[in-house]
Amino acid sequence: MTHKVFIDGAAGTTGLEIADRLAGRSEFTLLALDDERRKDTSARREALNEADIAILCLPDEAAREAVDMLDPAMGTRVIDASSAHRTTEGWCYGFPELVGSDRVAAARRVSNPGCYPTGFLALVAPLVRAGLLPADWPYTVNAVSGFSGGGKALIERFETAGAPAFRAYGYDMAHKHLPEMQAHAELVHPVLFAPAVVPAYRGMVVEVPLHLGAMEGEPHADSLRDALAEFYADSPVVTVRDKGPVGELLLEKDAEPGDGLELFVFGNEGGWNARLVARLDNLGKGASGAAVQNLNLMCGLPETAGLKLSAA
Ligand SMILES: NC(=O)C1=CN([C@@H]2O[C@H](COP(=O)(O)OP(=O)(O)OC[C@H]3O[C@@H](n4cnc5c(N)ncnc54)[C@H](OP(=O)(O)O)[C@@H]3O)[C@@H](O)[C@H]2O)C=CC1
Ligand SMILES: CC(=O)N[C@@H](CCC(=O)OP(=O)(O)O)C(=O)O
Repeated sequence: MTHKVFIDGAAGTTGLEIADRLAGRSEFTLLALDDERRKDTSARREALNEADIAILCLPDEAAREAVDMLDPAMGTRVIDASSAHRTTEGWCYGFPELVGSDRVAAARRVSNPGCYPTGFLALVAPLVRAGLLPADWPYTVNAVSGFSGGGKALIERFETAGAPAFRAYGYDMAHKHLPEMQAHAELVHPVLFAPAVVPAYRGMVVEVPLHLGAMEGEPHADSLRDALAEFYADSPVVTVRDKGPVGELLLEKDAEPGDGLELFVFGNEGGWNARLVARLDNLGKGASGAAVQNLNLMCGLPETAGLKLSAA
């Protein structure tokens, strides 16, 4: 049996990378709209309702419109890569490592996590859940992303002469990723989020600095790392790196796509401070890789089929 998949927004950055991961997979038949019809409402409506699974790779507003176009009688299941439904009742948050693969597999509406929240939640959610970090701590998230994280518009800006060497943003403290970070880590307060963009096409480093010594019980970096290692022990996608001397973490300017997620926990000698760090491809586990992982689960296929995972 093949599953009919329609990627709405297939010409965009995320859509193209999903199609690339599905190329050559006989389990799927891709429904495609040509360039003239890809934004045509009636053509999209038809494709959305013909599909077994629709993957929305659209701006938020267009993603909401696409969901409204679905005829419940047709039974199309949805994976939404946008941030439109990440804290919406009735939607499954498509982070199988955190919510459980079985829940994603059974869901009709799956909202793919945002790229920055993927790094943040992978680090913090299991530790808060285990009671090792407090839910009422005022968490800070510092992050840098490759410019493909901003879609076609930011890619054009960074690939044009005069592109910046560094771009910090989010100064309105109202970044659209704040609600999902707070909700899915089950935090009392919104996080303080400081994102930036560097002139690399893909890749991101998401860091949560922690004053462990100021926390009740003074958790130690080693126990946080051990807890994460145990939590992700069976994951084919998430790797918790061992304690060891790491002088620097790099993003390559022209990195190959990758769907894995690496986690690091650094701590100082006295145990007062720690830096929790996630490194991932914003277009991999941060978007298209996650969408394909969820698609596999929803279709009862091996979770990592088609994913770009290098040996850890
Ligand atoms: N890039 C990333 O790293 C990540 C992106 N996402 C999310 O995924 C979604 C897609 O992002 P991304 O691929 O980066 O964005 P892009 O801007 O690269 O692509 C969006 C695509 O949607 C198309 N589009 C816009 N409006 C409509 C419409 N009404 N009907 C049909 N197609 C439409 C655009 O058309 P046109 O080509 O004409 O502009 C474009 O091809 C966004 O919600 C984004 O926030 C999530 C995680 C990471
Ligand atoms: C570099 C850059 O601009 N990144 C995007 C987030 C990319 C992403 O995760 O997309 P969603 O918004 O769908 O979650 C931003 O900060 O808005």
